[in-house]
Amino acid sequence: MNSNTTPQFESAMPLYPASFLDHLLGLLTPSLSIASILTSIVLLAALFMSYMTCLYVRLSRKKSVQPFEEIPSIPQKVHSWLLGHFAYFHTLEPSSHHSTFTAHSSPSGITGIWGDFDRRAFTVLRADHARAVLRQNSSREPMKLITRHGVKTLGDESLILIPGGMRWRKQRSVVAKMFTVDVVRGGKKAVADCSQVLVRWLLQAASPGAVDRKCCRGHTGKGVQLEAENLFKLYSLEVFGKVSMSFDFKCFHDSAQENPSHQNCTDNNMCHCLKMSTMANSFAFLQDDVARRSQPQNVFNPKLQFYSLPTKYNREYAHHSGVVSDVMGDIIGMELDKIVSAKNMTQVYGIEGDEKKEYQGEPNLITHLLRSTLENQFRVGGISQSVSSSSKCPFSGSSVAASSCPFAAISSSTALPHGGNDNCVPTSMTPAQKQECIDNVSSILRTLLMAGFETSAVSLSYAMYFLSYNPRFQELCAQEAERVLGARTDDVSYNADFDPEDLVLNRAVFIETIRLHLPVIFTTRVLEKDMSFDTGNGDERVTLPKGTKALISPSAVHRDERNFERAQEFIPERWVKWDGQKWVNRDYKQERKMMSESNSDSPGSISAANPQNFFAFSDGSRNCVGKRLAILESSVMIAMLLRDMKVDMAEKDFKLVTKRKFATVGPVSLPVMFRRRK
Ligand code: HEM
Repeated sequence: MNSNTTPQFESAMPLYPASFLDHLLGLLTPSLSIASILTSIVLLAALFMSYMTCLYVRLSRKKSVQPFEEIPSIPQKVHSWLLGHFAYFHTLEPSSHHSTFTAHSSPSGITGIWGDFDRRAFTVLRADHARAVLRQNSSREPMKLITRHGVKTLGDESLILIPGGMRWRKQRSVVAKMFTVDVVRGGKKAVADCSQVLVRWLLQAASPGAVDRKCCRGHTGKGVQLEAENLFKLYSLEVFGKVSMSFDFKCFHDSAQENPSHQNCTDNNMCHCLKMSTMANSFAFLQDDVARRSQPQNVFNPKLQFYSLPTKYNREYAHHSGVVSDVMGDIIGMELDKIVSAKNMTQVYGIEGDEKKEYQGEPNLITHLLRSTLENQFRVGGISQSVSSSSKCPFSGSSVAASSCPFAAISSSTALPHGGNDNCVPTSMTPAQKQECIDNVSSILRTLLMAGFETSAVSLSYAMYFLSYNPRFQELCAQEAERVLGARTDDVSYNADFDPEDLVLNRAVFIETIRLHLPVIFTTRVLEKDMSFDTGNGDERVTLPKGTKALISPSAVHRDERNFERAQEFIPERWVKWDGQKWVNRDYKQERKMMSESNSDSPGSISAANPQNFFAFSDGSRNCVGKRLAILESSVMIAMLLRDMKVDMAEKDFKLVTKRKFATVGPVSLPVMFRRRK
């Protein structure tokens, strides 16, 4: 694909002069100098010694820890011996996961494998086994390298990195409050507005008038060609910024004033370019950084393993980390000041009497987070103040007594204006208390961005991939979008009262996409007590002891015929059906009942999918906390896009090749072409 037409993330970072150490480390790359040959020999010797040590550790452990006798094991490759299961997995595509597991599993789909050096691990293919594991255990063990580098960027209280236990439970309860049905539904307008801006940008870029504007990459007049993942990364950042932080990442904005190469454009409205603001750019750097540093092949690269080395790369890292901390600190600090100085809580929390107002982007998720964090910060601290009443506190929802109210607790005044629902306000915080609160909230927001940014972008990219090969669904989705969002207009307006639940087919396309191609390649659980499974050999069962690791690859489970009919095919109708007027969700249980009563086959060409067998957002108490937002933003995006545009793969004979990123596996490249609908 022509790189000129591919929008890149523009870099806002300064170029640093290379240090002496950069030159020294640069010697590690092959060149003909004697110093580099000597360094390479030393490095190779060190590598060899480490390999032998690992081998020794592994072999000595193998004597004491036997693999499961009852279930077959996947033959190990050298790199997975060295680096654990992750090295084994990261090269595999979902379909080859499934075929590898099937080839080596017991008849019930259980496969034994050796985990990270010392831990035995198993995988399952049957949905009931996966469900049982996910619902009974909440302890997750991320790969050690990811934890090491993730902690650096996200903090050691980050929800995605904490293995389990009380620390996790506490964090999770704070974060879960941000993703309740009401809060996410309240973000509908912000999500639709972001999609609208993106589609407007695409329409302009794809219009014939844009042909001659060479400054704007991606304009061809016939359509706009770009890397799907880049586009949707901007979208998911924009959504997260607007929905959760009331912050504009400025991903789709008129950059004519800022970029000198745009000054020749006569019509600024035509000159919208994909560009990330400094903050977004820095965040994208940090996300890639965790992925880069935790790649198995970089384990022995000192430049990427030691943050304190004064290299150019580490200085870049420090710069971007500083940008993110500063901007987030400012945004959160401003919200906190608003809360502390608000005289009437209706302004901040959107409560009128006992009735919740429709959330309009303000107050935002930061407000929710600050509320929960302050509660934790101060209630646990046990700072008590005498307060004048014990009426309900709007910050704590309803029934928390005034004496436990965090804002009563943090006030330096003993006579708080605490006379009723709307007057429960803090009057001051010490700078240290404020900083602690800002750091906590910042860590949570970074974690959510990390967890939601790439996953959503990669999933939407895969949706474009499937839709490109299924033009019929593009048409059907566009028709549904027109019915729900309103007819197509030049300014991409939409019916403000639309209900996202009505985007039934658009949602089904997204769900079917991630059934087959999930960016999260697998999740883990450590068994919290012994668990027994049938092996599929008659009555034979296997009991896997507490502490055993389970690796659950949702895509492999989804591609198994035991869980979904015609499991390897993209068939959104397994989730929905046409009732003569509109698309409606299929009811798996009811259809099963009717089939067994009438002793007949499924009424449709494919039987209804069992939603309980769907694990894209995992299951149990440790499932994806942001799943409602992910589904909302993706189905609205697909609908808005298809209402106005058609999508195609930009390359003929495109072949999907994937690679591992931070916690996801996504396409190396997915170039798509958007064209205006006639
Ligand atoms: C299509 C998009 C997404 C997919 C496919 C996805 C999938 C997943 C999966 C499979 C897990 C692992 C759960 C487990 O171990 O059982 C997870 C965890 C998580 N996800 Fe998502 N996710 C998506 C979007 C999001 C978004 C938008 C957010 C937030 C803004 C988010 C926040 C999280 C968090 C915080 C966790 C960790 C939960 C915990 O450890 O308790 N995700 N996600």
